[in-house]
Amino acid sequence: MNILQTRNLTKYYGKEPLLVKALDGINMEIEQGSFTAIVGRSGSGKSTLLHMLGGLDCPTGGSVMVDGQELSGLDSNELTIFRRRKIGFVFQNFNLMPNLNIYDNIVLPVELDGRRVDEEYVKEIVTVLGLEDKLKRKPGKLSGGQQQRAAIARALVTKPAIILADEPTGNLDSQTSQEVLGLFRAASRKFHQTLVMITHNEEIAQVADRTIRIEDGKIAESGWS
Ligand SMILES: Nc1ncnc2c1ncn2[C@@H]1O[C@H](COP(=O)(O)OP(=O)(O)OP(=O)(O)O)[C@@H](O)[C@H]1O
Repeated sequence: MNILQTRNLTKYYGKEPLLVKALDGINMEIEQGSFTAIVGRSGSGKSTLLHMLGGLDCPTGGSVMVDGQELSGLDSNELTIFRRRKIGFVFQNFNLMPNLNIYDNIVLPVELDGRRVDEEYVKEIVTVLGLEDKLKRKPGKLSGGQQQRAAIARALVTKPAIILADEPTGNLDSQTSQEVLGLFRAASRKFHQTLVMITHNEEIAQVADRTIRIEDGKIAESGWS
C-alpha cells in the first residue's frame, strides 16, 4: 500500500528570467513501512521536496497525497493538525526543547495534541533507542547521538503515517551516524513506521531500502538496494 504519492509536483521560485524550478514534475510513490533515502547534490531540490511532502510549504502545481489525504485541499489550520498527527520530523540540529527533560521532550507532541500518553508505547520506544537512563536529563547534558535518538523517539511517539528526516546525521561523526541510523531503522521497522530521509551522503543513503536521486528538481534515478 502506498502511504505517500506525488503527481507532477512542481515548486518554482521567482519569475522569468530568474525563475528557479526547484521541483520540476516529481512523480513518486512511497510504500507503507519502507525506508527511502532521497539523495542529490546541494541545490538539487531535496529540502524543497521534503517541505512539500510534510505540508510545510505549498507547491506551485501538482499534488501530494499522504495516507489518502490530498494536501492541497487543506486550509492552514487543517495543515497544522495534519502535520501534528501524520508527520514525524527529525532535523539535523535535533530541535529539542532545552528546558524540558528528555521524557517531556519525547511526549510533547502527544500532549500538544491533547491526547493521553501511552506509557507502555513510550517505554518500548525508549528501550529500543537505549534512552532508559537519560529520561530525566536535559538535552544539553547529552551527546549529539543521544539527542538525535531522543528526537527520533519524539518522531515515533505519535505513530505518524510518515517520518521525514532532513540530514539526520549531518551533525554527527561517522561512527555515531551509523549507530543512530541503525537504531532509527530498527525502531521504524519494529513499529512499522515509514521513513523518508534526505541526505547528500551516499554512504548514509545505503542504509535505506530504496534510493531516489534528484537532479535539477527531477527524479534522475530510483532503485532498490
Ligand atoms: N525560498 C527560496 N527562494 C528562492 N529560491 C530557492 C528558495 N529555496 C530554495 N531555492 C532554490 O531552489 C533550488 C533547490 O533548493 P533546495 O534547498 O531544495 O536544495 P537541496 O538539494 O536541499 O540543497 P542542500 O543539500 O544544499 O540543502 C536551489 O536552486 C535553491 O537555490
